[in-house]
Amino acid sequence: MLSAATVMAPAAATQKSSLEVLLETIKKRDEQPKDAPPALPARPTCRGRLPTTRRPSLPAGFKLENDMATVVAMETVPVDKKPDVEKEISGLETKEDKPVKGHIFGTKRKFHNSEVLEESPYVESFHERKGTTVCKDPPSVSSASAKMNGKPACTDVMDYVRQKKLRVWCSSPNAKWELGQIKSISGGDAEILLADGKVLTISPEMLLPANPDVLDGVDDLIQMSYLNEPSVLYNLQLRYSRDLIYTKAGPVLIAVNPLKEVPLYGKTSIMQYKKKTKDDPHVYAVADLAFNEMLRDCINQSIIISGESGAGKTETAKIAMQYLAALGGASGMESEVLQTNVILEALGNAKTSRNDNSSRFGKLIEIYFSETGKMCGAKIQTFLLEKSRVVQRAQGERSYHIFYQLCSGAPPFLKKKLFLKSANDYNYLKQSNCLRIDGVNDSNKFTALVDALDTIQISKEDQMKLFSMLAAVLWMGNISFSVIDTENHVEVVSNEGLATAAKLLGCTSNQLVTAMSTRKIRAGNDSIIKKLTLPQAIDARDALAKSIYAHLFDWVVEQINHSLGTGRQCTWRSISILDIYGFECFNKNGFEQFCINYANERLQQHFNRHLFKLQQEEYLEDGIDWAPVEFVDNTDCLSLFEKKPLGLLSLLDEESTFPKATDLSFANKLKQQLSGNSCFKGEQEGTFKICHYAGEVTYDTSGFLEKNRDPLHSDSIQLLSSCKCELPKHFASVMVADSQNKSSQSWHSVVDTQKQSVVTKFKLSLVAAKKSLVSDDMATRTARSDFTPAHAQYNSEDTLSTGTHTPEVIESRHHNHHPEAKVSAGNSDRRVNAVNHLEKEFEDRRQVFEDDAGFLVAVKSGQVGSNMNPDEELRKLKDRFATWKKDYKSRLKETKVNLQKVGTHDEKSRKRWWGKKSSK
Ligand SMILES: Nc1ncnc2c1ncn2[C@@H]1O[C@H](COP(=O)(O)OP(=O)(O)OP(=O)(O)O)[C@@H](O)[C@H]1O
Repeated sequence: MLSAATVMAPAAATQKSSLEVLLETIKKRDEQPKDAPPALPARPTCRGRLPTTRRPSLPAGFKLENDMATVVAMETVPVDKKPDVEKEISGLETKEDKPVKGHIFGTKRKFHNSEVLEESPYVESFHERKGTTVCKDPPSVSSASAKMNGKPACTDVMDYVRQKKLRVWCSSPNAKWELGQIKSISGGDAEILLADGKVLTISPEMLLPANPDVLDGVDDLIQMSYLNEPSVLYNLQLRYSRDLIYTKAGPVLIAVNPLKEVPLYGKTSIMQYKKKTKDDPHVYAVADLAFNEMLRDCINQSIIISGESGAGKTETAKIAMQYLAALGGASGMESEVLQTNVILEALGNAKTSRNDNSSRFGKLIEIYFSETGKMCGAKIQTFLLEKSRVVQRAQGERSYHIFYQLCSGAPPFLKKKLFLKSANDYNYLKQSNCLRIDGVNDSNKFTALVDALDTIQISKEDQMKLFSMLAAVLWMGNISFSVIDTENHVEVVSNEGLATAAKLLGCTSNQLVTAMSTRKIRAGNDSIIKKLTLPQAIDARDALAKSIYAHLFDWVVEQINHSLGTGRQCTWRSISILDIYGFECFNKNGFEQFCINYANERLQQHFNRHLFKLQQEEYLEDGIDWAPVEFVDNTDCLSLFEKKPLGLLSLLDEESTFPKATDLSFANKLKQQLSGNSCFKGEQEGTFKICHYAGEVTYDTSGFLEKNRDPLHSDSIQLLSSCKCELPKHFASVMVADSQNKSSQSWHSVVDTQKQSVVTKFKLSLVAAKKSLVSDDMATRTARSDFTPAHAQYNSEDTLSTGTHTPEVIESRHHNHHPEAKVSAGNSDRRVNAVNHLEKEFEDRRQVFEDDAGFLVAVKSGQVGSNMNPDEELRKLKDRFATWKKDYKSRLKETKVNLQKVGTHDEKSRKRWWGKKSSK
């Protein structure tokens, strides 16, 4: 399995602006001999299709340590420069109903000519291939992937490769890519000589062109002649085998998780990147670029890290922070900023089946710099902690690290004070049969945690409050119940767990017993006490424990922000690093995976927008001649989640408000309402499937409604508010403030159904994060980040396939074998697409405004904490929308003119060249 993380870098100072590129293109065109064909593109569009399996097949012999390497995607973007207009390119629709739709933009347009074909593989033949064979026994994995539009994927580039008998990649029957040399092709069979001397007979359509070996191991994928899946994977493998874990893909840095120490970091290396004596692909280089662009252009930057769980995102984020700390050091703040990682990891990371240190929350850290480039503070925003882990998780996984660290590392005086025992004595910890992580010393980690808390200047008193709450949660898990009647009603067993939890919370055992075994129901002016059944009592106990932990986590983040905010007066600009939990697909996927994968869809959309859509728009605006590149557009999937009123989130919220609704009725509702959606499949027994950008995931709806409602009964909130200890009281007041009905400001008003649902809160926090990443100041729109044309030439589809997420086959209608038809169809498609794109932009933009307005309304009603003035911001938002509309109209007009020009030029150029040829 290969998994990876990627990072997108801002345009380097040395990169050319698109305008410069345009000028160069025109100049080159003018310099051409008059009878030469129009300029050739640097590289042909790759038509290698992706295999249908979710995981990419690796080149034969691609072995990674522990059978797992991961790639992280990183992106750094000048924040202020980014327009927040959501732009959609209306791509070439697939004819069949495909779960993932391919949209296009990208490489410079190619011209087609049989003579040139003889000379260069970089040109597609326009000859319809006669007698194309269909693979007789196509390997199951790749057969679908090797076909497009029902036709074999044999390309014109492949014609050239076959003629010249060049190196090729074959999709072998064992679903691996094998490198070989064409021996012969006759009829429907190609004979390929493999590296081990064996000869493989295969259908020609199962072949993809391989790069010449001179390109082996290039440090930027855009240098490759053929950007197809095996070539990219082979290149990454080769570099990986040399411990070169970083590779560029234009503005994106791909990081393959080494899962071992690699000699790439440390002071010496930092100095080399700082002094620019080294420029190999590296996270340091990305951070360096962000830092220097921030200083040079006075613009905030962001580094976006994505990848599946275990890809190495968190490590990558830490490495970037270390570099930034080294650049902006000597202020004293850098060590504080770095130490936040230790605290957040202790509280928010846990061992999962995929990753021993998996982040179970999303994080956006904004690092502030002074005008002289000194680090002067930071602010952390977190998203949706997986709190269910505190009380339940899969076998072999652990709860949050901090519990185990506390149990094994607390000094005797603390142990005595908190009545602490070993981890094995707590039900919440021992239930999943995993108390230790190989190679990790929890006791030492506890010492490091206390050091970090000291560095961040969290007082010893506050540290004691933190540890007391953790111990209280652990002891709560030891509270047990005994059934007292035939109706399964319970009473709390008076045991050590009950007494100790009560002591640590600052309440009496009786108060705790009442909250856990009874429920007060109001009937008019009276209230009736109802005994809870065993499952209800367990739920009440666990809900309280989860709630305390989640609020404790938020409180710690608040303390960190308070401490890191002290230097904010000298703040000038910032660099934000986004690291959210990676895409997850397990055998059983529940509400947590649903939320995590939704967040990843949003991130993917951000990535697509900045890497592909905005770039295309820039070409259009500058009148640059471009030809389409496919990429997986996840707009449909995202709208499956967010559409109102019939999106997954709305339907979940709606069903959560019905007292009699069940998880099964929710599943049935989804089936009824969404069965027409190509990204959705209703399955049996309360399950449903979503076709994510990263692959299909089946979700089990068990627990969805309860987890979305996240009920904490008012009795439990009352209990917290009556505790003597400060933190439980504080948590109760936050819960009251969180509830929609703020008017009476008391726990009585906190009726569960009035609370904002978990998914709604989550969506709002993602919108807030997007607002931090993307400036919505339209005035800065024209100054957004610039890319070199080389970026446009890289085939995004293939780059995306380097991750573990292999989308379904995407039909590519623009591959037309007839040159005239192709060029003209291409042009008309481009025009139609561009105009469609702008037209659709209006809809997207409206959605953005709606999101932003929703966010501000939530701020106004107190549901989301923010120090902004919502009325003022709403007014500004309205003004901006009006300004944008005006700007939009003129861009629409301008684009049409530009497209017209491009079309006219193509036409003239082609006629001129063909005219010369025919007159000879
Ligand atoms: N550059 C690196 N050098 C050495 N080891 C690494 C590196 N990157 C990642 N690792 C190893 O891989 C493990 C998983 O990485 P990490 O926790 O960063 O993944 P992640 O993408 O953040 O996962 P999740 O989404 O589950 O939080 C790390 O604990 C570390 O052991």
